[in-house]
Amino acid sequence: MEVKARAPGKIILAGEHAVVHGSTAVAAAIDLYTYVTLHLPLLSGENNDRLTLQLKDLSLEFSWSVSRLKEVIPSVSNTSSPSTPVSCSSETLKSIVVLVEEQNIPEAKIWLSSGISTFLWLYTSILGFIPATVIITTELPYGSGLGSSAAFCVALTAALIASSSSDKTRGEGWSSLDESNLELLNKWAFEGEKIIHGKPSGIDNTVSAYGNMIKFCSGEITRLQTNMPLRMLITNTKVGRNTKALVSGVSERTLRHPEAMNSVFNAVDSISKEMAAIIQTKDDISVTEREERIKELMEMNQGLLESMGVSHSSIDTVIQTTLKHKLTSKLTGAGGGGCVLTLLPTLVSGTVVEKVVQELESSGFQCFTASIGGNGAEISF
Ligand SMILES: Nc1ncnc2c1ncn2[C@@H]1O[C@H](COP(=O)(O)OP(=O)(O)O)[C@@H](O)[C@H]1O
Ligand SMILES: C[C@@](O)(CCOP(=O)(O)O)CC(=O)O
Ligand SMILES: [Mg+2]
Repeated sequence: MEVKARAPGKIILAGEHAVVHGSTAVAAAIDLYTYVTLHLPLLSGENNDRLTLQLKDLSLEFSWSVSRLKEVIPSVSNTSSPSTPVSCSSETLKSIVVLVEEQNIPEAKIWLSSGISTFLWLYTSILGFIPATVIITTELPYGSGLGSSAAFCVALTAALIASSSSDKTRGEGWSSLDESNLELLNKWAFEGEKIIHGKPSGIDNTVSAYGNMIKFCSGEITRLQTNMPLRMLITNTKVGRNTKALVSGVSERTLRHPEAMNSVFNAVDSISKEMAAIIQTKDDISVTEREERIKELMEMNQGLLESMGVSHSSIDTVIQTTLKHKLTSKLTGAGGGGCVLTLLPTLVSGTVVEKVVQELESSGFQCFTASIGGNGAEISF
């Protein structure tokens, strides 16, 4: 039996990091996806009683015998059930890490370890110890602020949940999951994100699961309705970074300067709320006026992200390059490198965009546009 699932990456328009500390943030799904194909053998012995994970884009394969998994992760089946997501205990994670280390991941790809641990945790928690082959491909750059970790957790969980559902109506193309399965997969994906991020806010897995554009605060989701065309240029600085380290850096700064940092988080909260209101407004304000306000809010948000210590010289270079053409940019996601968003107002000419892209790419960055606010997780049989 074969099940396919896909889940989108995201951009954060306002509020990253502060959202981990209870502020509001605004995020949108983008049309770049992570795809998961789950192949469950119908006949025992068909795939050697092994659980195999293939990361196709990286030409990597990891494989465990089911008996080895049972031997090392004995507690999983006693502590959780597929319908009640729980956190991976530090004891279970330690056992899983042993299984990941046995795979001898190439040193240059060691950053994959947390993703592979998450795979083993989600797989064994939801499907138990059954053999399968799981194939993963992605259109998202890894560790760049576009939510590859969340898209991975959401797509994987969607495939796992879909495979155990009784309703496997064969249809044409992609279809969404029902509300209760979406809620369940979002909770599991959040548990997966915890293994990768340490302390995620939940915004990335939520926007990847539900799609659209959302306002998010302490787990509460508001879907944003807009008729405003919103175009963003995405620039990948290609400077590698890791969300877990950046998020914990902000927490440490918050411990050192609680009052100052709380003021920063409050300011970000106001920025995100205002951004959501402008995006949704039905008032008689011209698109140009709305874009001017969004521009200013992005600029203010970037300043506050700098004060949290999560910007980077490569991000500054993108900001300065785009500013020469009167375009405003801010980092998106965890920062420290990764991707930068540049607002492309409706009236900006194609020639200006071409020039900016050329300048950014000549600095070694990679630019692209993506459609904003599309579908969330989907499955296909
Ligand atoms: N397709 C994938 N396969 C395996 N692991 C993945 C995949 N996508 C993401 N990951 C895991 O997520 C990590 C990147 O997550 P993170 O640092 O949060 O950055 P981002 O979510 O912005 O891409 C990777 O180091 C890896 O462990
Ligand atoms: C920094 C943060 O706000 C977003 C992280 O996004 P990403 O992993 O960099 O795509 C963390 C979070 O909200 O969990
Ligand atoms: Mg992430």
